[in-house]
Amino acid sequence: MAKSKQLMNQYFSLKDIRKTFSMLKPFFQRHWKAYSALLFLLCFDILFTIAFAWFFGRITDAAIRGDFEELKRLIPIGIGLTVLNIIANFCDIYFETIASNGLKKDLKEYLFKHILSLPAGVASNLRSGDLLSYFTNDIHSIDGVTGSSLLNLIRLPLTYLAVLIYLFQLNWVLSMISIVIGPIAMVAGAGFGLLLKRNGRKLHSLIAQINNTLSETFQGFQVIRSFTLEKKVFEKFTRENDAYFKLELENAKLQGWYYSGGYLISSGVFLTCLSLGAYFVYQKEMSIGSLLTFTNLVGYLVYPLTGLAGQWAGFQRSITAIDRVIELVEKPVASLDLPTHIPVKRKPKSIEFQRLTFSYDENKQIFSNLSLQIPPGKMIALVGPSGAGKTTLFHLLQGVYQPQSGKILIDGIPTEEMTLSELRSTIAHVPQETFLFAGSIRENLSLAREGISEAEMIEAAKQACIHDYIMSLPQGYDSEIGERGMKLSGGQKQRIAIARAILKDAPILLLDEATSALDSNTESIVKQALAQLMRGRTTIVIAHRLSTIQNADEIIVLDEGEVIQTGTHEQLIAETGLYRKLNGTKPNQKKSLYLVSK
Ligand SMILES: Nc1ncnc2c1ncn2[C@@H]1O[C@H](COP(=O)(O)OP(=O)(O)OP(=O)(O)O)[C@@H](O)[C@H]1O
Repeated sequence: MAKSKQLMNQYFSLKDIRKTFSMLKPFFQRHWKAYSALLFLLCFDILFTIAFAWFFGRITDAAIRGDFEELKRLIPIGIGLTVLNIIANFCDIYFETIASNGLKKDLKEYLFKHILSLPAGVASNLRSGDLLSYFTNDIHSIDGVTGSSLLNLIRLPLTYLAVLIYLFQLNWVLSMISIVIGPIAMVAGAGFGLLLKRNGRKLHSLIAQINNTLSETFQGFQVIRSFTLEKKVFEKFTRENDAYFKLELENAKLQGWYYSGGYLISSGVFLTCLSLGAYFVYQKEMSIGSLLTFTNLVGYLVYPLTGLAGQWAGFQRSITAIDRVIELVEKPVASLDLPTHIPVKRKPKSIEFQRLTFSYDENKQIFSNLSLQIPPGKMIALVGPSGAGKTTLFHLLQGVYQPQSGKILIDGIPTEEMTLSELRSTIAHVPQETFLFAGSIRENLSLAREGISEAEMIEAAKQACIHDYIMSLPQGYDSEIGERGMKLSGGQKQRIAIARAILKDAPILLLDEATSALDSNTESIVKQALAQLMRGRTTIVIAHRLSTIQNADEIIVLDEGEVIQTGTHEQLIAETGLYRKLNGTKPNQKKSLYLVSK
């Protein structure tokens, strides 16, 4: 009993349906005109079905009687009906595209905006393959609740009722036969619908899994090659692909059985009605025209019953797809206003961290009561062992994560009183790993802010010591740099990122110094570019190179989320403490090694 209730819930869950429609309500409302037109066309379609069957019977009887006057009257009606039907079919396709595809387009935009607005803590738990699946699979599978399946769920019962009433007037005995078959068709259809829904769920999650494998493989090509993982990755993909194929095959078999069963039932009803009808015609209880009208329409009595279950299955499959979308949309976002760059005056600003407490999750406290003051226009080097919290401090300053308590003030203004656009426009960040978008150098540099002139771009590239290299390329600034800038060397990518930061022209600069071994020539060019970038700005550098640290106005040594030392290089190297240990030097030792903070 409990099992059958559970089964019933799986097939008909009002909660799921309500959840789906309340989520889609604003999208339906936006396209209400197209949906109203579709409802009107749906009613026309039902009337047309009956009118054409009536015309069919009348013209046959008139031909048998040799009633040419009647024929002359009927032919224009037939032509009119056909023309109307052609127009209605065209409008149906047109409005269904507007309604269903328009809704999907809006939903994709909404979802994309939602993903862009997700807090970093939530976004970091999502996999790119899963995210791609929302757009490439899930949203495309929602037709059942927005398009043809939804309309058919309304169309089929209405057609059934209209045809039933009309046929009862023609011959009630024949109509009764078609009604008796109803429950059998419904039960069979419902069973298949349930199985199709179950497979639908598995198919959606398998597609997401395959997308994850593909996206990870394509992003990690280099690691796969260097660790010779090709065979392993290929086997994993083959396994998933095989499972997907098997499920599709299972689905096809189910659908095959389902349609064959439907065909068997409707053929049985059709043949029975035809044979009995022929007998009634022989008995002169029915005209040939009426029999033709009847056989023409009887399919509409059986098909809605078998078809309804099929449409219901499609509807259910779409609900499973939208279920995944709802799961994502239900993840809260602070605001759906997307930050954008706004002009900020380049005046050096002070930064203050006030009693900051932060943890990513309940497992580990990163900062507790951290306080730090950074004066305007100074260059501060942040050093400390791996995991000390240096990058986390950058995240907090940029508002990527919110502290559990405490404040961050920029020029005395708490960051929570600033909009994200204001805050992020105040800060330029050059991360350790440069990310460049596929496209030209010009496109990548133009991302820094709106309205960058050619002269500004060239000046920034010159300051970043990359202009000469760009000009040596045949296409100059229009040269394509490949996906993630793969056609450029590490040092070239870094200098483009520095030029981009120069163009952003923000008063605060966050720099995560690259540890990758640049050759000494490139390193000195990059250093020169960085010196240009830091001029007239408040700079915090997560520093790894001794030369950077030595040039800093102040060094802050961070360990396990606490500031344990501050001072200049000379002061700190003279103290016993973590800084000297990290440096691996004695106070009187002349030649220092790189700071081993990684
Ligand atoms: N998204 C995250 N979720 C959970 N924990 C995180 C996350 N990012 C970092 N951590 C943890 O926070 C701590 C501080 O990390 P952070 O990246 O700030 O250190 P770091 O000083 O920059 O280290 P490194 O020099 O190695 O880059 C680490 O223990 C790390 O495991």
